[in-house]
Amino acid sequence: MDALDPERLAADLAALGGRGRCWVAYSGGLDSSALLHALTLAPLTRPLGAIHIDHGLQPAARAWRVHCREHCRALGVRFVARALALSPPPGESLEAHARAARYRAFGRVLGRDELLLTAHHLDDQAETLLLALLRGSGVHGLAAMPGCAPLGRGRLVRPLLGVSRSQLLDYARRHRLDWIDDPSNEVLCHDRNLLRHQVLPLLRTRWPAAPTTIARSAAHCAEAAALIDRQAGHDLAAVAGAVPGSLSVAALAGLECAARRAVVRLWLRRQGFSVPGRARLERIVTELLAARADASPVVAWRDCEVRRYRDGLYALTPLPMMPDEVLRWSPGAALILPQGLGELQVTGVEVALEVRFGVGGQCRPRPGGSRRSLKKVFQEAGVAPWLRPLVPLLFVAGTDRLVAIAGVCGCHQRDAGASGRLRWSGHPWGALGVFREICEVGRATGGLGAQ
Ligand SMILES: Nc1ncnc2c1ncn2[C@@H]1O[C@H](COP(=O)(O)OP(=O)(O)OP(=O)(O)O)[C@@H](O)[C@H]1O
Repeated sequence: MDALDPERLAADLAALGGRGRCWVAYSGGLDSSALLHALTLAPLTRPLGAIHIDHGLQPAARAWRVHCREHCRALGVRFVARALALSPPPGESLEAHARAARYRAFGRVLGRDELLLTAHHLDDQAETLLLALLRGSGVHGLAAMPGCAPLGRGRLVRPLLGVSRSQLLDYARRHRLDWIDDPSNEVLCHDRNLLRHQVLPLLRTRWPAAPTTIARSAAHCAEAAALIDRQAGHDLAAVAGAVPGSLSVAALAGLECAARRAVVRLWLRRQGFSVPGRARLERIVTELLAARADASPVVAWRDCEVRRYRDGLYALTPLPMMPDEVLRWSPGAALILPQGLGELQVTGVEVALEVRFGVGGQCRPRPGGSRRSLKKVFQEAGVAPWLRPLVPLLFVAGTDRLVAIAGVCGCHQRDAGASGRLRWSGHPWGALGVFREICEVGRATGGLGAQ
C-alpha cells in the first residue's frame, strides 16, 4: 500500500466526524500538491476546497497564485486565495509574522465544522521537535505539532504526520504532479532549512530511522503534556481569584513550584496569550507572588502583561499609554476615547463636559457622604493602581468640577451643574468585571458645600 493512500486519508478524516468543507492549505509546493491530489482520489464525505495564501514576499508570488488556481480548476476543486499585507512590528521576524498572519487568514476562511488540512509531514515534525529542543522547550514545545487542533470556527488537521518527505516525492513523481519549488526553502540561514538540508541528512547516515524515532518522541511528549495539563486544570480551578480570569496569589503560593508553573502556563494559554520563556515564567511564580501588597509589579512580554493587585494575578494585553489630552465633549454624541479605551455615552446631561486622565482630586461617591481622595475611591472600588491612569474622569467643561469616575461612581456635589447616567463600554477590561458599565453623573446634594 502507498504511504500516501487516498482510502486511508478518507478514513482518517471520516473518523473526525462532521460534514463541513475540507480545505487544503495549498501553497503549490510538493507536499501540499501531493496532499491535494490524493484527496481528489479519496472517497471523502466532505466537499473539498483549497486555500492559497499570497504573502506577497517573493517576486514570483503572483505566478504561484495563478499556478494554484489553474491546478484547482483542472482538478475540479474549489479555490480561494487570500493576499496578505505584511508589516512585522520591530523585533518580530518576517517568517514568524508571515506564519501568524497566514494562520489568522486560514482561521477567517474556516466556517463552522470545516477543516483546514496542512501538508506537514514526518520530517517537518522531526525538525519542529529539534527546533524546540534547541530553544530549551519543555514537553509542550517538544510535543511539536498536534495532529488536530482548534482553528477559528473549525479545526486544523495534519493528516500526513506519518508520511515522510521522500514518500511524498515518490507519490508526486508517480502521479506526474507539477509543483513549485520555493527558493527560500534552500536558504541555510533559516534554522529549519539548516536542519532539513544538513543536520537531519547527517543524522540519517547513522540512524536511518531518525525522523521516525524523533517524531515518536514528540508523540510521547504530547502525551506527557496532556497529563500535565489535566492536573494543571484541576489546580487552576482551585486557585481561581475573586475577579473572573484572575488567580489568587495566596492559593498559587500554596502549590509546589513545578505545579505553579504548569498552572500559570495553562492559565495564559487558555486566555489566548503566548507562554513566556523560563526566566519570565520564573519571575511570575516567584517575584510577583512575593511582592509587597502595595507594589505594582509587572512581568511583560510580546503580547501579554502579568500584573498583581492585592491577592489577584491578572494577565492582560499590554496596557495602553495614558492619554495626555483633555477631551472636550458635547453631550448628545458618543465620545470615542483614544488608545482603544472604548467609548463614553451620557444621558440626561445638558452642559458641556471634559474628560481627563490621571489627575488627582476629590469625590463624594454618595450623596450626603463624605468627600474622599480619588485614590481612596479607587481603592474602595478595587481598581488596581495600574488601571487608574486609564480611567476617564468626567468634569464640567472648563471647571474643576469632577462629576463622574467612569465605571466607578458619580461624584455628588452642590451645584454639580450636571446629572445623569454615564455608560463606558468597549474598554479592554470588561472581562475583569472591575468596572460597572453604567454609573451616575454627579448631582446636586444640597447644602454640603461645593467640592
Ligand atoms: N502560502 C501558503 N498557502 C497555503 N498554504 C500554505 C502556504 N504556505 C504553507 N502552507 C501550508 O503549510 C504547510 C507547511 O508549510 P511550511 O513548512 O512552509 O510552513 P512553515 O513556514 O514551516 O510554518 P508552519 O509549519 O508553522 O506552517 C504546507 O504544507 C501547506 O499545507
